[in-house]
Amino acid sequence: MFPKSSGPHSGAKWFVIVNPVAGGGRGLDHFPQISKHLRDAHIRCEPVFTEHKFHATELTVTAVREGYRHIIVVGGDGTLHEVVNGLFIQQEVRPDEVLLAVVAVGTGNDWVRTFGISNRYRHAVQAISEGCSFLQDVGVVSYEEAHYRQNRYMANVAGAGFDAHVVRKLSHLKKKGRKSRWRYTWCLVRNFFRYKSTGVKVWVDGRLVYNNLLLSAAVGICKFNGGGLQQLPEAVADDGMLDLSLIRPVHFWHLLFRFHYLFNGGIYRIRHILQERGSRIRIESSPEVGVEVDGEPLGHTPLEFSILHKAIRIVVAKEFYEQHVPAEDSARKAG
Ligand SMILES: Nc1ncnc2c1ncn2[C@@H]1O[C@H](COP(=O)(O)OP(=O)(O)OP(=O)(O)O)[C@@H](O)[C@H]1O
Repeated sequence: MFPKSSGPHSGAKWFVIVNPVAGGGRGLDHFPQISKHLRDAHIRCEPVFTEHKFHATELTVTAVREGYRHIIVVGGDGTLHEVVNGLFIQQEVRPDEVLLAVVAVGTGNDWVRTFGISNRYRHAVQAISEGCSFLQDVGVVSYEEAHYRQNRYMANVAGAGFDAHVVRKLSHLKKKGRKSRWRYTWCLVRNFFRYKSTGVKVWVDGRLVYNNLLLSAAVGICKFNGGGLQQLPEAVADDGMLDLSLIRPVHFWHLLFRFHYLFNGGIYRIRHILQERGSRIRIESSPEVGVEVDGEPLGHTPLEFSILHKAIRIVVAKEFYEQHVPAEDSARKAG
């Protein structure tokens, strides 16, 4: 069985996948600092820099084949997404036999928020040292691209409709190297007036729950996307369920005066936003709408979501661990 505590004392060597372009170049610029924190914490590492898109997936497959069972992602949500997909592509071991940790250097860094992992490198490295691990669910998304059905694994949140439209626009800006803290918000507002809601049908566990015009949908394992928006505030990462928020067409001014609810967990206080939960979700749209998964723009509808319960093992903050892992497991860890 995988040890609950896998800190540096276990002597494991960590394969470190660094995305140099994450966070607009922070991956490269800040790696010396991160590397120093890892050295100071006596964490043995083998760092490798990604050279192109999907390289993190290839590196993960190779690392596991070479015997690594501990991987640190130095990147954003997109890099983590690629590594998680690599874990499901490799055939050496079950994905949950590899311990995954993240030092967040991305732009949004939404996945780490759910698990209390700090954006401060020293604290993120400390979490790795403390070795508190947690089994999280993973979503499987089936979507259409170039007339083919494709599958992806997701660790965080997927969005369809307006959400995916914004992510697509944002990724164009990222490619042009335009980075700013408020870029997502600005992109969101500007495109809000341009985007047209579409006719959408949504089924949850075979039950038709929505059949009307829809602005956006978010499906997730975790709570945050879009750089701190809590689109799924009640999502529980290991309950075997997908949370779903459906955003009906809403007037800009109505949303503007309730904008804080998007960040503080009160999203369902906005009456245009509906909540559902289930283990299988199907979304159809006419005309078709795009989908983003973990912040990566992919294909389009129709979409099918399913869930793999407790499918990957991740390093979480000690505070999160103490709140979410049952006492008997904590006792075993301490022992
Ligand atoms: N060497 C590389 N050159 C160009 N792109 C790369 C390279 N390595 C990885 N990528 C791509 O960089 C993209 C962005 O990575 P990532 O999402 O981790 O950072 P981010 O967008 O800044 O963070 P976040 O998703 O948290 O906002 C990913 O789509 C990944 O495929």
